[in-house]
Amino acid sequence: MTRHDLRRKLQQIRRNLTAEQQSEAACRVADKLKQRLSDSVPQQTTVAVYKSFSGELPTSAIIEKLWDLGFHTVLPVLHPFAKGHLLFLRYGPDTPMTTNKYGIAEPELNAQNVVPLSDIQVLLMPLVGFDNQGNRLGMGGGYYDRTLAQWHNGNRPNLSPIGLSYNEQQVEQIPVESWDIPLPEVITPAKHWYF
Ligand SMILES: Nc1nc2c(c(=O)[nH]1)N(C=O)[C@@H](CNc1ccc(C(=O)N[C@@H](CCC(=O)O)C(=O)O)cc1)CN2
Ligand SMILES: Nc1ncnc2c1ncn2[C@@H]1O[C@H](COP(=O)(O)OP(=O)(O)OP(=O)(O)O)[C@@H](O)[C@H]1O
Repeated sequence: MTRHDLRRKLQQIRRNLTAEQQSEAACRVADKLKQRLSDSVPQQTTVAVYKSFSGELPTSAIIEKLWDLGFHTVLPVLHPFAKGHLLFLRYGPDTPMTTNKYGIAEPELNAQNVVPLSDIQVLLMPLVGFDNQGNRLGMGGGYYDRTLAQWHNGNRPNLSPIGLSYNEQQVEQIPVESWDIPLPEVITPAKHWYF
């Protein structure tokens, strides 16, 4: 199956989950994530989250939990000039928000709120599918691939990328492309995968 067909198929599966299945899954993932972060000092740890859309594992409860625990959070914002790249902006309960071209909520662009990747310790990533080697299939924009490239270069050794996913998004094999960088970790409701 091509990446395109697999993306379509997995998006369909994701969209067919009931609201109850979605929130139950998010709750289990939040618990596993909390355990994973339990050794971190919250005041010193910035976690990049995402605003879920199109059937993605819901993140609102996860974000609330991170705030309760005292973590700082940032959200991805489509770069205004560098096509295909992301910026990360500080995100709190009072952050003024806007909607990007895909209909995803993001903080209003304000240079003062940009947080460099070097100041982010945990990068939570949405995904459409993943396989037994940690290969990731995303929405097809290459945004997170470009972010991961900076980590893979060895430039960001202190960054931990972690994919968040439903169990149903795991497949035998994702057809990989030359630019794909496998994830070191994926958290699903059933299991915390280390690759
Ligand atoms: N919640 C969330 N935020 C995110 C991402 C994400 O995957 N999830 N992104 C991660 O990159 C970036 C946005 N990337 C996106 C890339 C493509 C499409 C999109 O709508 N694509 C077309 C065609 C895709 C297809 O072949 O299915 C579409 O769905 O119509 C949306 C977002 C940044 N923010
Ligand atoms: N590190 C990179 N440098 C330059 N181009 C890249 C890089 N990574 C990916 N791309 C380009 O981005 C496009 C989309 O890639 P791909 O289909 O793998 O996206 P994805 O991983 O599914 O999406 P996303 O990461 O946004 O969730 C490809 O056409 C590819 O050429």
